[in-house]
Amino acid sequence: MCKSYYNGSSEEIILEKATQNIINIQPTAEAHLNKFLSFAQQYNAALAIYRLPNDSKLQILCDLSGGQYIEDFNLEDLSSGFLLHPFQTSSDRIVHFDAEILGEIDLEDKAPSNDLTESFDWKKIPSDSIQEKIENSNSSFDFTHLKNYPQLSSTLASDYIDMVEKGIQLIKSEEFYKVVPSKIKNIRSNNDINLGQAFVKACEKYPNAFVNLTYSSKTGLWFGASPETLIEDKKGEYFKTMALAGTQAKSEKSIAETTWTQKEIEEQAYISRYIINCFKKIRLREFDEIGPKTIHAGNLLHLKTTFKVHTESVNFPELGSVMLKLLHPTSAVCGMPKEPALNFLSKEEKHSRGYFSGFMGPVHLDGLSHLFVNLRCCQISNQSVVFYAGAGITEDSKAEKEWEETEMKCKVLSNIIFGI
Ligand SMILES: C=C(O[C@H]1C=CC=C(C(=O)O)[C@@H]1O)C(=O)O
Repeated sequence: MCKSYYNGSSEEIILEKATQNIINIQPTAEAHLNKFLSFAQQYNAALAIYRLPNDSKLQILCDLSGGQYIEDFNLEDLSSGFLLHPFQTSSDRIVHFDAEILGEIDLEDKAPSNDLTESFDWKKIPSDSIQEKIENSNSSFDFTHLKNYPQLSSTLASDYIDMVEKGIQLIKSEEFYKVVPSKIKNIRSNNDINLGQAFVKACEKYPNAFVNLTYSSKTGLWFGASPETLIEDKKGEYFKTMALAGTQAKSEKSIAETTWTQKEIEEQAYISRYIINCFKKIRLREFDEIGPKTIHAGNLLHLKTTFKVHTESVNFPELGSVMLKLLHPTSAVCGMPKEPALNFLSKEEKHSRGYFSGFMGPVHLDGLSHLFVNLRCCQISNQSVVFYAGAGITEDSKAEKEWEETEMKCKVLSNIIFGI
């Protein structure tokens, strides 16, 4: 059974409501988040602050041991926590944060407390001595203690355009059908970024994104607002994934009036086909396919198809774990077929992607593992912020247009951090 729907979007209304509510708690939440970040840095703890798409709650998860490197893993074997997985495990390592401290702030709370401990709804409360350390932590983060990695200069437009043109040639000679070259943009900072404020602003501006701010001495400081779910696995209920691609700037037009070119439709269809091929590999035929439909991701629009499987009815409890291994890296961030596209990227990209276009998110929390492709993200280091972005290339791509697209994607967060 394979059902297809074309859905109109009610997301906008929900999002507006969430935005109005966030404004009420801004100053308090900002201050609490900043203290947590300084605490994590000072005491070598690992910290994940995140807000799930269209949710009114900020989640905070802290591992006092600083997180663990893990090797190849099965999702079902991990303990409750937060996972950070790089694009390539050959150059960076997988890190798991254990949910030792776990709390949330409801953004709809109209009268948040100034007292840090009282303002969180704790699922795992910090001990009294840890609470005291958090309360006494500095409210501004010490960027000078962050490693200067990556000390990389921004990708030049001419180099990116050359790389895209090489990619187009290889598509024409049938090496692969699609590839997603990425670039970096390194912006100098004065180490005066208010991280808590940036996080709350991103929640406000991008209500349907997975907004995340993670810190550990193993991974560094990463900030992101991803529009893309890699897997959403609710134990005993459902498994979801999505095919997201095609990018255009949001305009005056309504979603219903938005049109897409053949190139963008094809680019997104490759990902849907990739996902269906993964289902085929495990002989799974019962899934719902919803879309493609146009969605907002901040100032950008994308095409999205959602795939949903009722894990109980197909009697496949470990589907999330199996699909995770098959899906990453999807052709939204790598290309199709996977191997030749990956070889091209390894040879042509001059930077390591680190955690960009890897995946991250909460695992086994309230029966939910929700991992997102790490897009629209940046790594913050001492006196610099490195933004990452890629663009899907097909035979009909125009190299200059793809460069412009990566510029727009970098702006998602550079706007929040630097106002540019
Ligand atoms: C690789 C990125 O986006 C992917 C997800 C949505 C749209 C994309 C595109 O239109 O190229 C990319 O496949 C990125 O944001 O860096």
